[in-house]
Amino acid sequence: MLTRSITLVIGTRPEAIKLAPVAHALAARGLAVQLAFTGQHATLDPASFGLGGLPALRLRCRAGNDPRLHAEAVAAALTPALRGEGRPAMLIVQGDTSSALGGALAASAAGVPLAHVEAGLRSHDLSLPWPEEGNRLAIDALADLLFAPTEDNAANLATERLGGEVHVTGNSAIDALFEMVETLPPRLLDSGGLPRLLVTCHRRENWGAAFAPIGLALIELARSPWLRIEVVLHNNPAMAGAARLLLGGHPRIRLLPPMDHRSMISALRSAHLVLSDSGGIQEEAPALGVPLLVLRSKTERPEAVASGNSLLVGSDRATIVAEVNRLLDDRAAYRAMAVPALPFGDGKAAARIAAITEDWLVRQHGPREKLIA
Ligand SMILES: CC(=O)N[C@H]1[C@@H](OP(=O)(O)OP(=O)(O)OC[C@H]2O[C@@H](n3ccc(=O)[nH]c3=O)[C@H](O)[C@@H]2O)O[C@H](CO)[C@@H](O)[C@@H]1O
Repeated sequence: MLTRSITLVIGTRPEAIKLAPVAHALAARGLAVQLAFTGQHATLDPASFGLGGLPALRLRCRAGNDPRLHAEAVAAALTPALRGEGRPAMLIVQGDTSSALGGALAASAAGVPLAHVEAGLRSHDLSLPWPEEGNRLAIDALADLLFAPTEDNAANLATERLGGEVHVTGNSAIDALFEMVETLPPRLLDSGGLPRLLVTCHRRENWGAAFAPIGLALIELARSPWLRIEVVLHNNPAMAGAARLLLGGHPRIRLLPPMDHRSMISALRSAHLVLSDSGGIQEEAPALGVPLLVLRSKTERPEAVASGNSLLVGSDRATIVAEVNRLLDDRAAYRAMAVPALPFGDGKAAARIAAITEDWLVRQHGPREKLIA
């Protein structure tokens, strides 16, 4: 009996959040699962994402803040593990990180079939976000099996005429969100009474000096005694440093350390309004019915704008202030954005991905027994 595993590459927090349901769904089908932690987020604790019990490779790749060097380091460290005895039946990467790109390059070099979870997202601008948009294009071009969260994502892939097989599955972010919400106590209204603006900001285009207009907008909004502002700092020291420099010590703006996923979902759920440039939060906020202003001028997740749950405000100080104030003042506009919606899936993506993966492997390799550990 063959014991070839399915290896899932995990570099960052969002990959762990979104691949945990997939790993569990594959294991629930009796398939052998292995994780490959690249080390992109060095402090990532597998157990805190429910991934503690699975066999894992630890690649410990560090390449500073250069995403291309990191992708190369991941490819170099992972390729040998994909050759020889431990050769997996398939490598799965998720999203658009340099770890995902490195994984895709390693699979291609070792001749291992590649599946891409969260395929087909496009901002149609290689610089926004950089390097993620380029990573998505490169990974999708190499993938044999492409799991598109939405019909729009699948349409993007159809335009590119790629070689891999495309399936619309929903985004496993919503699976992870639903699982998390089930563990939370019932939603309570904020006891402080004041509306709370929750902020996260970490995209490369908002690093360093580029953070200034966003920070200045928060300082201007903090003049109102009727608003509480909380900024969740990112693990990346470059981003957290810029926020501390501008906002640290401000009496009306709270800077919070990075949160575990449970605390983040809890904070999101009880926020009045969210300002964020995060990809995952663009998926979660609509499902929770929390209006979101996206700190970007372009997005690969237009579905949440179309469903009326989010708006692109970019990083212009005056625009951010005007849009936050508009939603604080105009109840009808606020309510229209606060209707929960599921443009990114129904919470059953992981089960679909696991079933399609098994079917694909059986078609390639023969009977199912050969894939079971
Ligand atoms: C715009 C963009 O290119 N984003 C990509 C980026 O993630 P993305 O921009 O989503 O990365 P974030 O670091 O914001 O992670 C989002 C996830 O982390 C959670 N969270 C956030 C803050 C915190 O303190 N604690 C916490 O648990 C959020 O609830 C969400 O589930 O890599 C992901 C993984 O490949 C991709 O899916 C996204 O497309």
